[in-house]
Amino acid sequence: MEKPMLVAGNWKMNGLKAALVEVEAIARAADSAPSRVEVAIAPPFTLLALARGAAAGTRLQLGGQDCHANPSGAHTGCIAAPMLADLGCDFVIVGHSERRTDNGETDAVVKLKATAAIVAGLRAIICVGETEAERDAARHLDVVAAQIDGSLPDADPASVVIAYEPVWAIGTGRTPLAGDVDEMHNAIRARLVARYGEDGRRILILYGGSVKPSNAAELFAVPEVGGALVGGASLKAADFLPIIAAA
Ligand SMILES: O=C(CO)COP(=O)(O)O
Repeated sequence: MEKPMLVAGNWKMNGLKAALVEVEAIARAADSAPSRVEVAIAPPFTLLALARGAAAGTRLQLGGQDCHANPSGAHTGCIAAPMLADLGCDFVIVGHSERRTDNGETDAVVKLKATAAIVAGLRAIICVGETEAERDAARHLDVVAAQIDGSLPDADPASVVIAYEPVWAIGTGRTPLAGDVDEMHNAIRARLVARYGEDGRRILILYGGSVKPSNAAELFAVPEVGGALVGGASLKAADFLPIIAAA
């Protein structure tokens, strides 16, 4: 595939110091990838500084899995976007469905976080996606369009990445058909162009949800798929490297 791609791993609440050997292996793969393929991982906050060291001087990009909307303040347990930038991070994931569900994050909150990330000089990977009930009711396109409209920052679209992650595909081993991914990514693209004009055409739209070495190539072949946000299969280099290679 001769298009710009971003293959990003979301480690979620996984990974102890022993996992730094995986970071080193993924960093070597990032360096061997063609220049049009970017490789990134978001380890837990506890590993970020160590991962930054392990990946020093390589093309592996690092990011947080969330940030607060404010740049500092009395918010016990939270991490601000400038802290991630200060650590040498490149991006932050915002609006993951697990945070929307577990922490009640609304589109308005996600928009504030994405804006904070971009103001701090980070790329914002903004996650959207419908539940199984919403797809069964044929509301998936409307639901995702509303999430896109509500979550997009007014800031520079060059720092925006979208990750389409159907909630029912996350951690389940189930993925949408390539045709369904095609339909959704085209709809998201139309929304991005409506919002940002021609700049909206350059925004990468990742697919996420049960991406594996066995299905990555088919998903990446969908024209508007600009990479993947990978959960479980990003924890081990042995699984993640073939996904990078498929890009
Ligand atoms: O939520 C995801 C990435 O953010 C996807 O997780 P899985 O790849 O484990 O399904």
